[in-house]
Amino acid sequence: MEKILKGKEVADALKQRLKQEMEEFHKKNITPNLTIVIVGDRPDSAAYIKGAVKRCSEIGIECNVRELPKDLGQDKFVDVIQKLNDDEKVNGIMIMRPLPPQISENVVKYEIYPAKDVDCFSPVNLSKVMSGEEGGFAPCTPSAVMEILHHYGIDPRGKKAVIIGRSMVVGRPLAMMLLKENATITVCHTKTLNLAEEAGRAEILIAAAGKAKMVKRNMVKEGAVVIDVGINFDENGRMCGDVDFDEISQVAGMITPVPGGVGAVTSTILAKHVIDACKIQKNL
Ligand SMILES: NC(=O)C1=CN([C@@H]2O[C@H](COP(=O)(O)OP(=O)(O)OC[C@H]3O[C@@H](n4cnc5c(N)ncnc54)[C@H](OP(=O)(O)O)[C@@H]3O)[C@@H](O)[C@H]2O)C=CC1
Ligand SMILES: Nc1nc(=O)c2c([nH]1)NC[C@@H]1CN(c3ccc(C(=O)N[C@@H](CCC(=O)O)C(=O)O)cc3)C=[N+]21
Repeated sequence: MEKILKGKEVADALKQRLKQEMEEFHKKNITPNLTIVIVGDRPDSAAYIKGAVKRCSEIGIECNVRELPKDLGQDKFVDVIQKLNDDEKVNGIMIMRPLPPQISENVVKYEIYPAKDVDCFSPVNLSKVMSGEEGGFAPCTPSAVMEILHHYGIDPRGKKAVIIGRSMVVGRPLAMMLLKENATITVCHTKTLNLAEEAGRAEILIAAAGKAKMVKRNMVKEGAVVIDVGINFDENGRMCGDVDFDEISQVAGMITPVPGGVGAVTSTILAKHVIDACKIQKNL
């Protein structure tokens, strides 16, 4: 059995399916549009945007990036979102997280139209993830993790799954999605008392803490499936995950690398959501 879970392979398979779906749009002269809104800058967001722009152009989706100054006020930010909501040319809106402190996610999340909300900012989409209802947009990163598990035939049913991280982009929604597929879930965070003990019980371990190479040998059960969501940059500016790959690949049953893992699938799922949003909006 394959030990390295190759995100690129999963992303390429999905990309081929999306290209076929795009033929329907070409016949009708429709080009789906994604608009990414980013306030300020961060290296992980820059890497994501680069990946998303590339993926969209390969598939034939138009992708605009709105870079806003890091001191932008909340009212001005809400104006930008409302204009994008009303702009017929825009099918999908993605707001990069985290937002700067002067802009409250708890205000903005009510503004974005659920039908354009391709990365699950809106409570309408989030509630569907919570209840397991079909039809909304789940956040792209946990969807990418599920896509990798499905692609490699890993069934979460009855498995002990441990997630390190409880953010709204990754940890919390992923817990709900794994729960829907009948895993038994533990969610760890900075106040977890014995992380090594909790993580060490996992048959499926997901690292989404944003701490370079924090997952060490003493935290992983022999044979576990290890999914590394982290995107960090080491002292030489090289991308690395939350998992110490050299150490953990010796003990894990299966493992995703960084780069070449979850990230590539995340941007392809984003493209899928834009196509789905466009279909709904155009009644296709
Ligand atoms: N590959 C991909 O497609 C994507 C990658 N990412 C990457 O995933 C990582 C996480 O992103 P995000 O969720 O936005 O990050 P956040 O900073 O929002 O959340 C990090 C979470 O990890 C927990 N955490 C941090 N350090 C530790 C620790 N030492 N022990 C236990 N728990 C810890 C925090 O706990 P607490 O709540 O207590 O603070 C928090 O819940 C980042 O590297 C990001 O770049 C994100 C999205 C997509
Ligand atoms: N609302 C919101 N949603 C997010 O999903 C989100 C976010 N905000 N803020 C920032 C983090 C970080 N993140 C990355 C995803 C892919 C790459 C990435 O590098 N992808 C490469 C491939 C990397 C690889 O090979 O593993 C690509 O798409 O080609 C990086 C970072 C998403 N995030």
